[in-house]
Amino acid sequence: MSLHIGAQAGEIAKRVLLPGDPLRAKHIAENFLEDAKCYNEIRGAFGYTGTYKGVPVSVQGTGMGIPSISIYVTELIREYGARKLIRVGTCGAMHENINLRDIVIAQGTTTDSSIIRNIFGPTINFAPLADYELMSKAMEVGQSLKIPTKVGNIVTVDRFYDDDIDNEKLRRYGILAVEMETAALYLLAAKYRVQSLGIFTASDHLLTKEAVPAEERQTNFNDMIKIALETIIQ
Ligand SMILES: Nc1nc2c(nc(Br)n2[C@@H]2O[C@H](CO)[C@@H](O)[C@H]2O)c(=O)[nH]1
Repeated sequence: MSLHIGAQAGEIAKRVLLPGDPLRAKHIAENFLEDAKCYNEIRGAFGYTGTYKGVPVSVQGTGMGIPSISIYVTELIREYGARKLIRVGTCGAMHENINLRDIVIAQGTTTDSSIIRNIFGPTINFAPLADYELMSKAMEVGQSLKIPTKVGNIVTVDRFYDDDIDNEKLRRYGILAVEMETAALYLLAAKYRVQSLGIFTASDHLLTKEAVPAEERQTNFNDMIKIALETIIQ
């Protein structure tokens, strides 16, 4: 077992879905995977392994924010051999082309986190990008399932409550949505040369100030899970 994940070697699949909310990990395991078994309850970060259409798939709750997802992603890759990781999350829409409940695929990430500077220093702004094969497959699956998906740049921020960020400028530069984890996933996937993708449902809107009622979030969350599972088993 690793420092934060209580699984034995071999108990986690090389294909892993990564919701932030551990209760969503439980929902995915119970509703989409066959023979799902829980391999982790440490700190409430539920993790399960089952199969989807006969293919072993794990689902691991990562918590909120870059520090938390970085711990789980690093251990999943280094200690358990994860090779395809898809973050399935929620995001805040911040562009007029994104509607509430839309599914957004992060082609690339912009971030205010220091993680890139910590690695590359002050002059190289490394660009954490989606894995092209996973991204194009997810777009294709979305089209085939007639689930509209929007693809583009998103911003990963360190603060949920931030009075200083210039969202209007980010929107003008085409940033579609805001969340708090994906830049770290893409950076670590690049570091360890594995495949990763971030796909989200827009559950609140920074322009219209709307939010999807909690009881409704599950429905289009399920559409996103279908896309992620069909993508990750390829
Ligand atoms: N910073 C930020 N994060 C958001 C927002 N909407 C959502 Br859903 N999130 C995500 O949801 C959690 C915060 O509620 C974090 O894990 C983020 O990834 C938003 O408007 N802003």
